[in-house]
Amino acid sequence: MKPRDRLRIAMQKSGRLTEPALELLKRCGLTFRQSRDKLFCFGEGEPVDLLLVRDDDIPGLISQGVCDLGIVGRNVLNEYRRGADGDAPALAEWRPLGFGRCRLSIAVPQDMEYREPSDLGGRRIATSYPGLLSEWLKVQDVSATVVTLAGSVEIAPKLGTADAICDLVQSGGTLVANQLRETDVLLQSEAVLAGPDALPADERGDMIELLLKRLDGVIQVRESRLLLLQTSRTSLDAVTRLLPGGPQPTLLPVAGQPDQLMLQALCAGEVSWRQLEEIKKAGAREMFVLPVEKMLA
Ligand SMILES: Nc1ncnc2c1ncn2[C@@H]1O[C@H](COP(=O)(O)OP(=O)(O)OP(=O)(O)O)[C@@H](O)[C@H]1O
Ligand SMILES: O=P(O)(O)OC[C@H]1O[C@H](OP(=O)(O)OP(=O)(O)O)[C@H](O)[C@@H]1O
Ligand SMILES: [Mg+2]
Repeated sequence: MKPRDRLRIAMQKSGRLTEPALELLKRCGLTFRQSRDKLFCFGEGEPVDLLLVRDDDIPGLISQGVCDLGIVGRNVLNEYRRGADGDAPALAEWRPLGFGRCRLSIAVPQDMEYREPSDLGGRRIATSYPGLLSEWLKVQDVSATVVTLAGSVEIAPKLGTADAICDLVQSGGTLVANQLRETDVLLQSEAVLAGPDALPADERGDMIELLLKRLDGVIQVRESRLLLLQTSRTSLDAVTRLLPGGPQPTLLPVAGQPDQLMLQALCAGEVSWRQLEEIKKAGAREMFVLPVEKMLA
């Protein structure tokens, strides 16, 4: 295969991960033009293109070298890794991306007696994740039958085709609607940036490194807020003690008011009204909370 001089990222064509993945890439300075078949998107500014596919196909496309990177759920990536034959190139999780959070769990009918994994012995468990489930059963030393289904797994116990299930859970609403009860979590999942084990040794490796730096900048500040406030020097200690976690604040003089200081602090998460009210009580005023868009350390 002729080496490509542009980077190619595979992502879900249409589903839960599509919008947040595009938004994240946009924040990294990557925008795309959609082709007529809507499967390939040409990168406008940077030499990075997108391939829009079913999420299940993403690990295979990276493994075959058709794409350099992929944005996919850890659940899909790890299931592929369990099933991949030893000769296929190994895949790695390069970065967790902080969206598409869910978990892969065992659930049983609400009226089934269940105390521990050994209660699943001899039972049938329906799942779309046979590799991850089999691995977990092995670790638990439980012998059960794995029934592989492509979807609508939650309905299997009601249909009588399985005794329990192993499926994705987020709010738990689907389980409740099907009279099921979550018992064990096999995997905490979120969307991840997946790629080959090692960086390619050509310019694509350099491009991936640049993209990773931008991603780190975006991910690090996504939840961050910049807090600006004014305080007297005498209240400074009390105000500083109440600041939400983050690096040391920066202090600036206020023109014409030698006893006053301007304080600037990068906070690791949301700053609530309650926290602001407490900080104000400690002597701060003129407070602003600003979102942070980019950071380059
Ligand atoms: N309820 C949920 N809440 C949050 N994230 C979820 C939820 N369900 C699944 N996910 C995550 O989002 C990923 C994509 O889910 P989606 O339902 O869009 O996939 P799909 O139906 O397999 O789509 P495709 O057509 O691409 O095969 C899942 O693999 C998982 O990582
Ligand atoms: O705990 P909850 O918040 O209810 O979410 C869990 C459900 O979400 C996903 O299905 P989805 O809604 O994507 O439908 P699908 O099974 O057709 O993909 C997953 O397969 C569960 O069924
Ligand atoms: Mg899928």
